Amino acid sequence: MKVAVLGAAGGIGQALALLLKTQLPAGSQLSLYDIAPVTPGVAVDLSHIPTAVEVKGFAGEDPTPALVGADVVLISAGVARKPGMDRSDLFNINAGIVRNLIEKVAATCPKALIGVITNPVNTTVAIAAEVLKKAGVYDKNRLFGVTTLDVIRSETFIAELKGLNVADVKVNVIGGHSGVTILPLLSQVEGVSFSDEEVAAMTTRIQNAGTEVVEAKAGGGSATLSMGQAACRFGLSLVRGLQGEANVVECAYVDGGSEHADFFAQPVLLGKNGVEKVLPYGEVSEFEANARDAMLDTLKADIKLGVEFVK
Ligand SMILES: NC(=O)c1ccc[n+]([C@@H]2O[C@H](COP(=O)([O-])OP(=O)(O)OC[C@H]3O[C@@H](n4cnc5c(N)ncnc54)[C@H](O)[C@@H]3O)[C@@H](O)[C@H]2O)c1
Ligand SMILES: O=C(O)C[C@H](O)C(=O)O
Repeated sequence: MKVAVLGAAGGIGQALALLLKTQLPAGSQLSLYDIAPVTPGVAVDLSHIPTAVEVKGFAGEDPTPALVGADVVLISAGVARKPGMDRSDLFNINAGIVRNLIEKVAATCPKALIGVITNPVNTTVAIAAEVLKKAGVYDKNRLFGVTTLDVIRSETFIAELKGLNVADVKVNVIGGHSGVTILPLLSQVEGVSFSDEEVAAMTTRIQNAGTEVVEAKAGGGSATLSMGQAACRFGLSLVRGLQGEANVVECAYVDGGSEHADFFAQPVLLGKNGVEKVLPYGEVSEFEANARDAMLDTLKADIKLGVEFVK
């Protein structure tokens, strides 16, 4: 199994690479690419960790050498937010970065499963889909927006609030990955109940958690370590699905035939071809149904921006 990380010298990329080096199955290859010249050095550094995962690092303008034979490509290349910015403010720089990288993925490893981390995810995934379509290699089951950070934050915050073992907390987060488009389905969390005030406050906290980190880092970037963990969890789930493991389910932002929008985050069953099945997200409360319906104009506008960028 070969996993490529694009943007590997960055805050997320280095954390993710470290976690993958220590957690990928024995015999895997980890391929690191970034425009930053330090990237081969990051790979040498990681290669001294005693696990049976081979690491190679590539820098420069062309990601092609890192992508040859990749089964999974995780993309965190691009710029991150500073206080006062929205994720959509990253579009001007990150749209072109994602477009150019996906063109290389399409040409080099068109069958790879692609996880897009780069913000604004609601839009960059639509860009990736359009680029893959132009290249004639689009497979909706192989493209994912990585929304796992919203899931792990929900698990963490709910466990803290309710005094639970976080390992026992499971929560679906649907919609997209920015502001009101992030919708944790708190009504479905087993073994707990929330007052209306708790639902409103918890939903807002999860939706604003990225901003919480951006402000706490005070100009030094956005979530990198928690995102490294989230991307590692998602990447390992992709690998487990590719290896034929049963019942691997993650929430992700996919082109899954949703009635709500062309891309929508919801639970998916992962398998040897990426998405085996898009799963229903189940019953929702009235609060959640209203929040879901209210997000759709924003989500659709984000998607349209991505489609138009490529066309
Ligand atoms: N999906 C999510 O939940 C989530 C969570 C956190 C951050 N993010 C996003 O992830 C992105 C990366 O965040 P970060 O904190 O790692 O930023 P960072 O600045 O620390 O790292 C980004 C890396 O991308 C590299 N890069 C820039 N252009 C490139 C190109 N054309 N090819 C290859 N590499 C390139 C840079 O050299 C840098 O090493 C941001 O857009 C951020 O908003 C998404
Ligand atoms: O908030 C950001 O800009 C980064 C990321 O999308 C997050 O949710 O932490």
